[in-house]
Amino acid sequence: MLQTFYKYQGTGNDFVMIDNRQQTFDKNNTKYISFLCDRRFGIGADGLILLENHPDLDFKMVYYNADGRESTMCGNGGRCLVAFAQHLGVIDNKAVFEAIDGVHHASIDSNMVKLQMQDVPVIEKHQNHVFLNTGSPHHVQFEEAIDNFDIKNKGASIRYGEPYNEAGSNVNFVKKISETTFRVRTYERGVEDETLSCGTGVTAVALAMHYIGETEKNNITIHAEGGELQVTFDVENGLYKNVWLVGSAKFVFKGEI
Ligand SMILES: N[C@@H](CCC[C@H](N)C(=O)O)C(=O)O
Repeated sequence: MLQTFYKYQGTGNDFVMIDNRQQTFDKNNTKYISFLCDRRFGIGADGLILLENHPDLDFKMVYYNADGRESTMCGNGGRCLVAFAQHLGVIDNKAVFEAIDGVHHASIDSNMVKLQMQDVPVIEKHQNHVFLNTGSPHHVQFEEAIDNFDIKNKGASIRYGEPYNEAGSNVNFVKKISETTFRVRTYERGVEDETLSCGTGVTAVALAMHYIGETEKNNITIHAEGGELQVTFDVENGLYKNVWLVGSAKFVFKGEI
């Protein structure tokens, strides 16, 4: 039987979206999910997302990396799923949904989606990097030569190295442009390559830059390879809360496979 799918992208982080409200999708078929995400033999995407019914909220998000394995929160994927939910008529212009890291609030206005991320209570400052979890784990470090940098190989050596090992971390390389603006390139765990943008990653960078005193602002613009995102937040006694990720989320095409 053919599988209907929708392709969305949020600042170049691209996803296969499947309406699984009828629970017909085989969630344990890792090989099939990685095939759908394969850019040569399948549809091609950084991840696959199921939209499912939720007993109390607007919908539930189930996220898989391109390797076919279910993973932790995907910020850009969450923003794209809000656009998909609106397209399906599941929501109007506001959403409350459950993802693996908890409940998220969101709103959509044309192609712009605002997604509330979880509060971040702990940020670790190490000698050459910062580590924090914004729904997914993120290693953040400065790289001045960001344009001429081997993100794939350097990212992989950090992702598979100590202390992350097999469980891994996403890895973000950052260059400061100004007090309010940073450039970021991200190596994503589960894609095992650079992606054009990572929502939990740019969120991590904004909070990390504030935490280590690189900015005093709480409204940060991040230039990712695939476009621009905004991150806003409040800080109270070391707790980063009211964290919002804002950027475009667009339908690309629909098909059957
Ligand atoms: N692209 C994502 C992050 C997806 C999860 C990540 N690859 C992981 O497994 O930790 C985003 O936009 O946040």
